[in-house]
Amino acid sequence: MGAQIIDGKAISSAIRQQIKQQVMELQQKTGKSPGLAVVLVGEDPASQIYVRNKEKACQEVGIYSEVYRLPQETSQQQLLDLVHQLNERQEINGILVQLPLPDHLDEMTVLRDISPDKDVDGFHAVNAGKLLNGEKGFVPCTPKGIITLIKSTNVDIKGKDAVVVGRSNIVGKPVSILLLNENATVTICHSKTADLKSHTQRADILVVATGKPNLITGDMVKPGSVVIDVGTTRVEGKLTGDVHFASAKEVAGWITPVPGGVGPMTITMLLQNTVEAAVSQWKL
Ligand SMILES: Nc1nc(=O)c2c([nH]1)NC[C@@H]1CN(c3ccc(C(=O)N[C@@H](CCC(=O)O)C(=O)O)cc3)C=[N+]21
Ligand SMILES: [Mg+2]
Repeated sequence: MGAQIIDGKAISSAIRQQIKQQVMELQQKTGKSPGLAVVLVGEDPASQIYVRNKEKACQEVGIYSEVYRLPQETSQQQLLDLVHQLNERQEINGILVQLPLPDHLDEMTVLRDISPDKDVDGFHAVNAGKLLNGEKGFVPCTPKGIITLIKSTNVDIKGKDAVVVGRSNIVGKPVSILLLNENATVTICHSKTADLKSHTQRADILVVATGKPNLITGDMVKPGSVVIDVGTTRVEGKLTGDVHFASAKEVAGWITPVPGGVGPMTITMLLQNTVEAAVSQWKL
């Protein structure tokens, strides 16, 4: 026995092919390519890998990209000045400021200064509010990718017990709202949850986004469930998820691997949001 693997890499490739096609059609129609600006402050090695992957993914599908690598000691005002410039630039449709920012910079202020129309991360308060209200806006990339992965299993989300472990603004909260919009019954667990296992054991759909390697073991998983592992922590040089894969795989019905699960989908959804941004800014 054992779970079916949800192949995030394969699903990503298929969607990226569609995006590439869409970008070609847009180029034929308008003579322009969608454009993404990525801003990275400091030298965090993991962030550097992610940013390089985003750059490569843009090239692959024909999205124009600019990457700004700013020194660790960049001031809040310098960063805001760059964001404001990018807001004004016609050829830039999407802006992403890689998180986490160095401690001396205020993330909330920076995110609020990105034009909501260019906020392809979906982190701006306006887009977060729209998600909460069920209005159209940019949906954060990782949560959007997670819903796509769950739907790829053909398990109907409606009426299911979904448990989200983690309550970050980037993953836990928005994915909970998306699952609620899909008519799941949603429980959000976190570091102060009294009896985590009692919740996860009841989950038909389990999404884990805590950054705590191997937090969820097989005994905490409901038989036949869909398990989505958002964690990517490097442990002794090896990329490790929040779910103990070997034990959980024996119990779950479907499970995402790390690497090759949620990670590639996050970048694919960023490409999708960038195309969406261009289409709406070009009033097509
Ligand atoms: N403004 C902003 N937007 C983000 O979307 C954002 C961010 N900041 N900060 C960091 C997190 C994390 N994140 C990942 C993206 C791709 C992989 C990814 O491609 N992972 C590969 C492995 C990559 C590797 O080898 O390290 C995989 O899981 O297969 C992982 C994590 C985006 N984030
Ligand atoms: Mg994201």
